[in-house]
Amino acid sequence: MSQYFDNQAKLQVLEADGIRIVFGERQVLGNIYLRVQTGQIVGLLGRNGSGKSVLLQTIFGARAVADASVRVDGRRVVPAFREPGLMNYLPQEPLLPPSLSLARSARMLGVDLEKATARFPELRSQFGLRIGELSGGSARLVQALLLLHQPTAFSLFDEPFSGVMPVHVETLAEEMQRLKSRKGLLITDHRYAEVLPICDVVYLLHQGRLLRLDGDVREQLRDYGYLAN
Ligand SMILES: Nc1ncnc2c1ncn2[C@@H]1O[C@H](COP(=O)(O)OP(=O)(O)OP(=O)(O)O)[C@@H](O)[C@H]1O
Repeated sequence: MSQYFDNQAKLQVLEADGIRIVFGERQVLGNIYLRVQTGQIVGLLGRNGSGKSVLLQTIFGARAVADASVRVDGRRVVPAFREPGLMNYLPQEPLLPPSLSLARSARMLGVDLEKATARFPELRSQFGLRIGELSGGSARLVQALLLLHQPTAFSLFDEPFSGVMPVHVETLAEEMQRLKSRKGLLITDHRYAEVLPICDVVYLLHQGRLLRLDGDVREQLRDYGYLAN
């Protein structure tokens, strides 16, 4: 266990700010401030290309950005991935190598595979397979479940529901809600209808600015052109 995960009762606050990213002439992110605390699911929405993946990569430390500050309880943690037990990150691309077996992947991440997949009995018959032998949707689901159950204080998920069939999306969303008592989750996914009901806080990335949405979230998402009228 790590200093971050061993005391689950303690509230921990992850903050990221000063994140400014420019590609060529285009400023993708302009001085972003984002906050996630343990026990919360935070949703990050935004149009294609608005910078959601880039923001998650920067928080995790996979993308070095000058002046970016990532803090936990006020202490700077850059790059965050170096801090044992602090956070894990599911990128938009597959995380685990296709040649790795499910059992080995779970062991490597310190996760009990049976417990992590308990609500998905169909996966049981696939425990002996390699990641690359699973269907695309099942591989996505397994990777999301493994990271959700890994003992870290925070999990960053970039499109965890992508390719996952609706019945499993619903159960995965329920699992996220159940497990938020142990960690803080930052999720970006275009399946807004499934994401919004489980979020405690919703942010929208719009033209390089990060807006915290309060009140009628769907109405604001329409106003900013993320949802159709
Ligand atoms: N290495 C790079 N060089 C130049 N531009 C880049 C680079 N990486 C990302 N971008 C640009 O940054 C912008 C934000 O990309 P990002 O992948 O974060 O968007 P996103 O909000 O996750 O989009 P989507 O919803 O389509 O996944 C895009 O316009 C993308 O083309």
